[in-house]
Amino acid sequence: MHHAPLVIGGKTLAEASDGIGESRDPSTGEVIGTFARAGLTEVDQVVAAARHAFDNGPWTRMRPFERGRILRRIGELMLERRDDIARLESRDSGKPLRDAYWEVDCSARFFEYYAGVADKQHGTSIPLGRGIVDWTVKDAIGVSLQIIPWNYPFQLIARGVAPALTAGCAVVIKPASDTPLSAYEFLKICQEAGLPDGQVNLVNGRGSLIGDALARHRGVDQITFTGSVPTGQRVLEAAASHAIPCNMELGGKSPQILFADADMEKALPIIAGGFLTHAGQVCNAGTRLLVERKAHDDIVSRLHDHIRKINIGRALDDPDMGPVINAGHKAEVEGFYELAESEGQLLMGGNLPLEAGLAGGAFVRPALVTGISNTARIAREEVFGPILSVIPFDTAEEAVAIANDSDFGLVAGVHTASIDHAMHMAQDLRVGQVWVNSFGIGLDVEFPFGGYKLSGFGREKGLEAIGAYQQIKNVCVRFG
Ligand SMILES: NC(=O)C1=CN([C@@H]2O[C@H](COP(=O)(O)OP(=O)(O)OC[C@H]3O[C@@H](n4cnc5c(N)ncnc54)[C@H](O)[C@@H]3O)[C@@H](O)[C@H]2O)C=CC1
Ligand SMILES: CCCC(=O)O
Repeated sequence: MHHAPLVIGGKTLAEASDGIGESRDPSTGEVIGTFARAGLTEVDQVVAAARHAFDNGPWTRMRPFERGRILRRIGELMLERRDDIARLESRDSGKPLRDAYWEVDCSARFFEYYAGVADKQHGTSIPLGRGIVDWTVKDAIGVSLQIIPWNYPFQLIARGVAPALTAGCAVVIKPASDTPLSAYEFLKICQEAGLPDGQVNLVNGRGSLIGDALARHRGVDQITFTGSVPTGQRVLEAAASHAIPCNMELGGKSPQILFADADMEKALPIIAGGFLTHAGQVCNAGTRLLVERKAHDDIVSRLHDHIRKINIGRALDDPDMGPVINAGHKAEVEGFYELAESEGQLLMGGNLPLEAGLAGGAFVRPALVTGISNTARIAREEVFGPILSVIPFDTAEEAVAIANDSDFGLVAGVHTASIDHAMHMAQDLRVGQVWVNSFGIGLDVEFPFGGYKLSGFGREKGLEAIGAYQQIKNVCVRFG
């Protein structure tokens, strides 16, 4: 049985003031680990530890290339522990084992990438005429609070912490209570790689208690949040109470736009992967399929055949699709099936595992919804489950209008053989990222990621992410 303690200022604390929490395997409902649940006492302690590390510790004073070496070592250690971390993450989050391996590999890439960026954070020199020299310096912003969701806990810690450390910040990590275990593996790796005590700290605990208190804490200088829109809005209110900047990565209802000229054989697995990966529990899941009317029946029939064959099962057995995160979320997804049936036609797929030992698992079936328009609730609300809403269109202009008619604007996919369609879509879609003849996530940590509208603001990944963790200081010197 795993136990995730708190890590505050380099000290490991097996117990905490809000008791001990339990973590369950979504595939079986079994308790697989426990965690020390921090309360308000530890909120003050953890922020003080991060503040102390930032204000007095060696990290901000170290030469950037030395920081880069430690960051690189963190990435190497992740790859050395790949098997253990992937198995733990697969079990704790319910994602198929191969996706958990991808998660670890991607996390290591974040550290490799930002290790190379650490010593290239130059300011600029601004010409103001003779007798004046003016330049900018990129200062670390201070203590960064990273509030982490349950869908990709290890990877999203790496995604935020790597650029924060690169910039010179100290960090407090607050994972989600459904997936508290892998964060401690991350902390152990940081310690072993030589990261100074207090530079990264870990507190598991209730979001509404310690998440809120941390976000309001005057010792926190910046927040990176990934999760739902309502919780993100609460975090923004807390941040506003002391006027600190936030990176917000919220939900989506991302369109995949299929033109009749697309190569259907190639498009099919991409469209399916876009809404089935991690049982649809991905912020950028492609859960609205906008399809040119003449290709509608063909693609629906192909997709239905595809989802009928989906092998659903225990995450560690590496099925096509594992469970959703917990019984409560399973009930929510099933509520969306009822909604879909009342709004259109529901086509289900996949066989639920019924054998002994899996009965307690939070399994749901993949589904297609047809016969709806973009005004249907099922086409507008984020399900965070494997349901694809299929909506026909007649012209490229109509496809853009439907795609953009959403509260969200995270990503979009376009499937077409026409360069004109592809470029038109890339230009006019109001989303943070457009994929053409592809969709989804790879090991690509190099490009920026983030949303328009209710999908949030700020950018994760790539060179763009570092700016969230820096302040620009201008120095102006008059001489002579
Ligand atoms: N955009 C994304 O990647 C994600 C979206 N979601 C969406 O959110 C829905 C609900 O999932 P939840 O786990 O309840 O997500 P959530 O958005 O409530 O939780 C995300 C994180 O925020 C923390 N938190 C909760 N209340 C807080 C508060 N008042 N102040 C500060 N931190 C707080 C949680 O403990 C967790 O660490 C899902 O069904 C899905 O639709 C969930 C996870 C990830
Ligand atoms: C890998 C993308 C994770 C998310 O933000 O849902």
